[in-house]
Amino acid sequence: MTASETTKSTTETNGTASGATGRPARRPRTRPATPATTSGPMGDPMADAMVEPFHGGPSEVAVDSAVVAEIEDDALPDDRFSNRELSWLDFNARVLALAEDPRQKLLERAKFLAIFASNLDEFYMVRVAGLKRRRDMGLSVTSADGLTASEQLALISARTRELVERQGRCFVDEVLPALADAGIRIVHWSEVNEADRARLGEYFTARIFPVLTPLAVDPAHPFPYISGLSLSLAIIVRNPETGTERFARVKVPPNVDRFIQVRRGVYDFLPLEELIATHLGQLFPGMDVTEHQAFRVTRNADLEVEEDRDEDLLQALERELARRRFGPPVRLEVTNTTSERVLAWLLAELDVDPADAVEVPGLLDLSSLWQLYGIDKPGLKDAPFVPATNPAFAEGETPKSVFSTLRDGDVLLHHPYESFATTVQRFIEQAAADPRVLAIKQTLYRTSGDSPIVDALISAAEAGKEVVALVELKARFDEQANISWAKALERAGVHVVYGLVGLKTHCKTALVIRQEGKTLQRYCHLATGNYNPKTARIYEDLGLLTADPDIGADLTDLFNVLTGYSRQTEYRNLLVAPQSIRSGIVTRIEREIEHQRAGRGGLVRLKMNSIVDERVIDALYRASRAGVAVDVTVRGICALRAGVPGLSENITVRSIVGRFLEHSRIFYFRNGGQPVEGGGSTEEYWIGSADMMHRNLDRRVEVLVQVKDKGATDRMARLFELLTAPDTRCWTLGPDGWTPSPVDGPGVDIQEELLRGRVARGE
Ligand SMILES: Nc1ncnc2c1ncn2[C@@H]1O[C@H](COP(=O)(O)OP(=O)(O)OP(=O)(O)O)[C@@H](O)[C@H]1O
Repeated sequence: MTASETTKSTTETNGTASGATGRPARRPRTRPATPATTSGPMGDPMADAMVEPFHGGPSEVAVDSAVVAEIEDDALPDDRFSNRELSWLDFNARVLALAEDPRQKLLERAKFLAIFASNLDEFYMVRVAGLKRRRDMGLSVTSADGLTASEQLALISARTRELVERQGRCFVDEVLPALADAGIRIVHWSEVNEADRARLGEYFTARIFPVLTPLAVDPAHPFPYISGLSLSLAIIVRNPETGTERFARVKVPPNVDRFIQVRRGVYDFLPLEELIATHLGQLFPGMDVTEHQAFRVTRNADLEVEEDRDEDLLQALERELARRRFGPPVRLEVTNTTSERVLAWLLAELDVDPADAVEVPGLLDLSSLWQLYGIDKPGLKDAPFVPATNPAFAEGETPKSVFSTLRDGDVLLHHPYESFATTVQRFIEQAAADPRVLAIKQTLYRTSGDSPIVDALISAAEAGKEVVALVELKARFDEQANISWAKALERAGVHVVYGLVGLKTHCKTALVIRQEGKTLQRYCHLATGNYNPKTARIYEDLGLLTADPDIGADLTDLFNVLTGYSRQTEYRNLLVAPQSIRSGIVTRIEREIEHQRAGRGGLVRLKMNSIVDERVIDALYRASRAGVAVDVTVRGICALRAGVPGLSENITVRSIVGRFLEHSRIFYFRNGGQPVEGGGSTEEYWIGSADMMHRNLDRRVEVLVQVKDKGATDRMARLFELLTAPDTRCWTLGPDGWTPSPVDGPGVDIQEELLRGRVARGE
């Protein structure tokens, strides 16, 4: 029976032929058995025959053309996308909810206020800046949900005001008083006693005063340049003899702690801007200071590097970074005690639209709360944890090398529950030290200069190995750091390559070539997270270590694309953007529709940071209409509308925000869920670096790898079980927006659960 015949007969037996609209009738959602238990045929009467496993290159998935034509005919409503910017603000609202949650430890609440603040800064510097540029250039392109740039900016402004107000209230009314109860106080000058005032005064004179520059603003002194995200004081001074008033500005030094400890041994802190404000008399002797207010400007910080084949990317980027300092302002933050007069002056001088001025209750720039998070009060923070070593790498009596472990089978890693240091880092370090290793090739998107991975690559190059580092200089906001350690790698003899013109190299892959007897064996690591030991302790990510020859050959080909002129687009076991990830995902979703219609229970499960791509979302809508069960777990932006009758009622969308930043990207397709000869199943599990966004699918080199090892897929199945379990605490997206799990209801914290499981297993 062909696929189209199967479809026809299923339709007939269900008695749900297409209606007058020509659309296939909707089928009730029938959940197939869960992937974790896929050891035999599903309980589906149509599915008991053993189906052929999928053969062929991963970007070529056989999907019946009649089914595809029918799917594409299935017109979808115009209002099917949510606005991506507002959806991002919803994500940040979920982060804010963690700060507002009294069940969180107190300094964790302060930390979430800091994360909320820096997330919002980034959003303004990039997304809002981009929309403003489009509006100002008169570009008429609308968003997928049909809004102009101006309309979106108005909605963003309204929602941001509401969130910033909530953030300020949470800080002022809840976190600050609770901190005070716990012995950590942010104090005003009026609360500081005489002895402490004298000491702080000396500190000011010795450490702060010399670096301050009072800048007058009058016709002879134009308004000074205010750098993005810096804190400043706007000041009005009066000449007591003439009564003339003048404006001035003093920058709060960014390289001094924001909170000054009032006295050693006591956690009383005075904000730096208040210490400066109290001593303004020293900066303007003979003048009366009549008003002072803190303010902060955010500037467009989106880099536009014009890449040209003949130009050195490193130089182009350095030039652009210098230019970024002068990007146009996109937001002005002032405290809610700022007078009309000072506000009007700032708006005029900075050329900021009044709609872009945000009044903040309490302190500006709560990202500084990271400083308080550093206070040694363990009782106010989450319990520290020691990441477990994956059992495959546990030190036995005779410790095995990573290479011999991988010859025994693949290892799936789950960070931060499992240690990065004892697995991935050890893999690269052992490769660097092993005389039989001939070459190491690795992509580096974000890492830190002091990273042991960078050190290992340097020592491998010094030991005469062929070492290639594919460095993505343009990893946003890390550009400056990337330039300096890329230069350090180059100096050590590493071949540093900056990737393909016009595409960011975002994939996270490493390839080690080792001489073993007469053959060259390849060992690979492919991951969802960066080679950054610091973030590996707080970002949730998956990684696959494997000696699979197909994957080794694929990575060899991929590095030839990245470093040379190879134009290969087909791989054995990888999907690679910009060529084949979108089509690979869409055809697999369409294949689930075929399975569903053939009575083999379609099921798609996706986990990622963001889903925006219209073609992927439309494929999911069509799958939902066909009755395929779709489970999406998305941390950030979700332009897909969930649970909309007639469109997405078979799609559930959940979001988890918490202690660890959910960062893994996992794609599961049930694909009939049948066992295949020789073990395993037709089910497909993929992991990789790509979110379902245009930037990932069209403008970056991204890699998804199919994970085939039974132990690894079982583990991912268990992860999906947890992610989709009814009692897992999460946010759920409905037609009217996001709803959290009930605060006082029972529920499982998935991160706690994984932490307990992993740590327990490592003990
Ligand atoms: N627990 C958390 N909850 C929410 N946000 C967090 C948390 N921890 C860190 N963050 C924020 O998440 C941001 C990083 O997220 P993002 O997805 O942009 O990571 P990334 O490293 O750029 O990922 P990739 O490069 O793979 O796309 C950080 O800037 C930080 O402010």
